[in-house]
Amino acid sequence: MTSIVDIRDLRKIYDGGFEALKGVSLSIEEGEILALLGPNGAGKTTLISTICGITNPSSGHVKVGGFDVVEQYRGARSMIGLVPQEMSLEPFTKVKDTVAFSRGLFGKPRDDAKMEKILRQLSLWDKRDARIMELSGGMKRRVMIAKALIHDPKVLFLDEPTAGVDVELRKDMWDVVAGLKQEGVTIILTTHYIEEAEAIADRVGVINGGELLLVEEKNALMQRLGQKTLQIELQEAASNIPDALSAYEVELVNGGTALRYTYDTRAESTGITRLLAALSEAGLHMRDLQTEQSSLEDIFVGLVKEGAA
Ligand SMILES: Nc1ncnc2c1ncn2[C@@H]1O[C@H](COP(=O)(O)OP(=O)(O)OP(=O)(O)O)[C@@H](O)[C@H]1O
Repeated sequence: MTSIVDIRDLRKIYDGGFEALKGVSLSIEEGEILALLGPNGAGKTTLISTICGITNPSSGHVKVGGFDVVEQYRGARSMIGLVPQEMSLEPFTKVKDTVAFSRGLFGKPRDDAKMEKILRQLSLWDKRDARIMELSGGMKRRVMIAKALIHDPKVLFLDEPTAGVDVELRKDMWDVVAGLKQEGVTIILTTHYIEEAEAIADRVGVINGGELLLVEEKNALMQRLGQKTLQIELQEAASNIPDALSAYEVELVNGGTALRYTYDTRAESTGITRLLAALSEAGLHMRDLQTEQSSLEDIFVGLVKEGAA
């Protein structure tokens, strides 16, 4: 795979001295959907603004499509479509005029075929002559995306595309993003919502306190999510794991009063029935059983806490 965005040791210190990015490095592959997950103030918008050349980095480098975002700003910017957090649409303007205007900003000539393709793709073709103020919230968001895509960018940045929108609209947006990926657009989105990252991303990056704490394939993360632990409370404390249980991934915890067994919920067999039979054969008696599932939320909260420590 070819990397389309290359970020090397990026730092941003704002004028007041606040360090919003503390050396972020990341390669984004062509055609992937990367979700940047992080709490308020983590640095997500600063990262996106720096990649898009809106904010200048204090040090480090960013290249988009091979263009350096500072030294070769125009080249880099032409590769990028940006949908900012805030909606900025003129209420009295017609949909197709506002979208055409955005293309003009890049010095590109009018292209009716392109306009039709994008408006159809975003289910806005029937609304092309409607004024912005006549549109629903979801349609307005799609107009913002059309404006960001009309100059043929290779990479689309969506800064919190579903912040504050209801569940239905959120699903709508996820479908739009999936459709764009099919067209070959690389998409980087920021979100607070873990379920959003789960639903649409190929890779998930977790950012907090200006640092990228993790970047991982979503499926690998989900694999971790599939892990469940079974805690078997024993009637009497054991000093070691009996030989009969050596074939199982068990550990003795809580001063020997409990056994912890980790298993994959997606495996064909969890092994629990055999483990419990082996337990009783070994002469250990159980008092209680508990299961626990780690979620992306746990992983996320754990990482964010570690990062803050
Ligand atoms: N222009 C600025 N001057 C000084 N500090 C800033 C400026 N812009 C952002 N910050 C600070 O940098 C940190 C990161 O902000 P940023 O907007 O990048 O976070 P975020 O992850 O996008 O948060 P949110 O999800 O709330 O949008 C915050 O502490 C913020 O207060």
